[in-house]
Amino acid sequence: MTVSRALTIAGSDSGGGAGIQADLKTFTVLGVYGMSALTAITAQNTLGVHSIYNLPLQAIEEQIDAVASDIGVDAVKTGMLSQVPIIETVARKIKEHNIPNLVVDPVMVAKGGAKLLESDSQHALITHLLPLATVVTPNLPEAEVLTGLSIRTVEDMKEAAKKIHAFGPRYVVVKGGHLEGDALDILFDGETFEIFVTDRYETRHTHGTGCTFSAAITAELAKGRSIHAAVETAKDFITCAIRDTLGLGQGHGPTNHWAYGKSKQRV
Ligand SMILES: Nc1ncnc2c1ncn2[C@@H]1O[C@H](COP(=O)(O)OP(=O)(O)O)[C@@H](O)[C@H]1O
Ligand SMILES: Cc1ncc(COP(=O)(O)OP(=O)(O)O)c(N)n1
Repeated sequence: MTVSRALTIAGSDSGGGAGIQADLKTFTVLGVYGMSALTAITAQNTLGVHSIYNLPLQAIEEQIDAVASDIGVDAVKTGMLSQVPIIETVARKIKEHNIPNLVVDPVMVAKGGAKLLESDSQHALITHLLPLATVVTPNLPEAEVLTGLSIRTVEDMKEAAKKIHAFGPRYVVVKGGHLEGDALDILFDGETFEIFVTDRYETRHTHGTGCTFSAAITAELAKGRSIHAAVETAKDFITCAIRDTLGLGQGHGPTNHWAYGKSKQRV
């Protein structure tokens, strides 16, 4: 039996809805063996981020070395990388281990408003990580920071995708979760745009949608799927996870990571 292996390099969300926890749940439901390298520990719940503890660079390096040198990695995703030295270390390790299929989720701000990327780190993300990325998955506020554009329409999203593509990733997915109307995302390969669209579900339980979506892309790339197939499955996964809400917590609750697997069992 061949098992596909995915590594998440990200922060821990004690509430379990975003970060490493969301990524590992998503990998498991999609049948991929999940591994993690923690960059930070957050004390977090559905009401917000209460504290952040960045881990020492050596601890981050050693986690990546440990899994890459022994178990092997078919795809990797990065999430919360809050400081310049962390971004530099992670980029160096990904190159050193020659890890294929890099998904960069350029996490900047949590739904409750907490800053997960320090302001001087934005440039490091662009210069060190985006050129290595197979795909980068900004939401609208992140795409605005990366491009300096104001994004209000689908045409603006396409313009942003072009500018981000110029930083070096092979593909760009601009997520439209923050736009009004249907939930619409755009995949750009440098030449053509592809649109993935679903109904928008009215719910406050959307904590960790971005992490879950990018983790699903990572899992599918780890299996050797095309980018088109990976984004299609990720869109299906996150739509099920938002639609079949768990109703946990008093604030922005987590999505339902089981929902996609259950929907497939019914078919
Ligand atoms: N209310 C919603 N209903 C359906 N899909 C949504 C909703 N909110 C976000 N999505 C989808 O979830 C995914 C993550 O998008 P987004 O919420 O913009 O990311 P982030 O968590 O990084 O802000 C995208 O595919 C987006 O279209
Ligand atoms: C530890 C950690 N990493 C990332 C996030 C942000 O996750 P995201 O999927 O963008 O979801 P929201 O926080 O915006 O709901 C996080 N909160 N914590």
